[in-house]
Amino acid sequence: MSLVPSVDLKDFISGDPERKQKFVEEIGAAFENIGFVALSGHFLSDKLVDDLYAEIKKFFDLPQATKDKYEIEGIGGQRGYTSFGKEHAKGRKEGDLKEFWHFGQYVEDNPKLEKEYPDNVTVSELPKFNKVGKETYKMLEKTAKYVLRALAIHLNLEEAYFDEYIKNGNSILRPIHYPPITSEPKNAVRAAAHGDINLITLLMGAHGKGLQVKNHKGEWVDAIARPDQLMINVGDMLSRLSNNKLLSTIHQVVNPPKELWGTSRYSVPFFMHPISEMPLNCLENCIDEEHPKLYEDISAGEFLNERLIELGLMKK
Ligand SMILES: O=C(O)CCC(=O)C(=O)O
Ligand SMILES: [Fe+2]
Repeated sequence: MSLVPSVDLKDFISGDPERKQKFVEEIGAAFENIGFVALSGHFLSDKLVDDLYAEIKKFFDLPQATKDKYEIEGIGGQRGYTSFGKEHAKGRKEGDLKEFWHFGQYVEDNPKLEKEYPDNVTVSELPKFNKVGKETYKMLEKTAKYVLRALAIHLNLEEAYFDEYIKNGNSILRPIHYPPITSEPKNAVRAAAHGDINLITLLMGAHGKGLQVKNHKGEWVDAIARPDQLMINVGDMLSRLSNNKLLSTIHQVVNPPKELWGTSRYSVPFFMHPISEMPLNCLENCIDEEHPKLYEDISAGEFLNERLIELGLMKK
């Protein structure tokens, strides 16, 4: 049984103040207790999810030489393809057993950010790949915006507190392929234990087995969502901002038992990032005598760069 609680975003956007408050309390409690929640009532249709999975399977099935064309030097893997084994969790040497793709922001009316962000990369072999990726990106970004509004209320901030920071934010949609395991992986795992960098993560496809989250007692618990649910978790940026009131929970993707080594696993996290100028300074109303300030002031951009170096995606 999954110990991750469930919420329904329709409660928050229902227009009924009681249902809205119930959602805020449920998601607030989930993020203070386990840091993960399974969410239904989001903006992704079944068709969009099916189309995206069909496209990403086609992409990862392309010949390695074709995929390698889309691995771009010098941008810390922030757009396009990142090859197998390249990313490792913070503090680890072994690369994770995964390859992935990054779709980034589609900037609107902001020439400064258009220059700041690397361009999205177009896969010429697959005519629908980029269109479906963009549509999914937009729907997950919209879902995340409402989740952050609920969290703003929970943190006693203005409901729209995050809106200005996430408009044209540096969010990333990351389709991941964990290929079949062909030889003894020794210490390497599909995704070693880590916390996410960003504000919140929305994970599509967590219904495949493998994802585990660490609870209060240090035990690994399976995180399983229904097919209509997204798994949502707090990242380190939000944990910092809230002075650890909201928990960025350590999670991992374990290797399957040997009889299933021959199968691939796919998943698609959406990492919700703000614009790089957002201050991540601990909020005043999350600091008191019992909860002294735990982190130095830092901007989202500075924090991201530090972490990309630690993950092996960017050089110093
Ligand atoms: O593949 C998954 O289920 C989770 C992946 C993940 O945690 C990550 O990429 O940060
Ligand atoms: Fe993660």
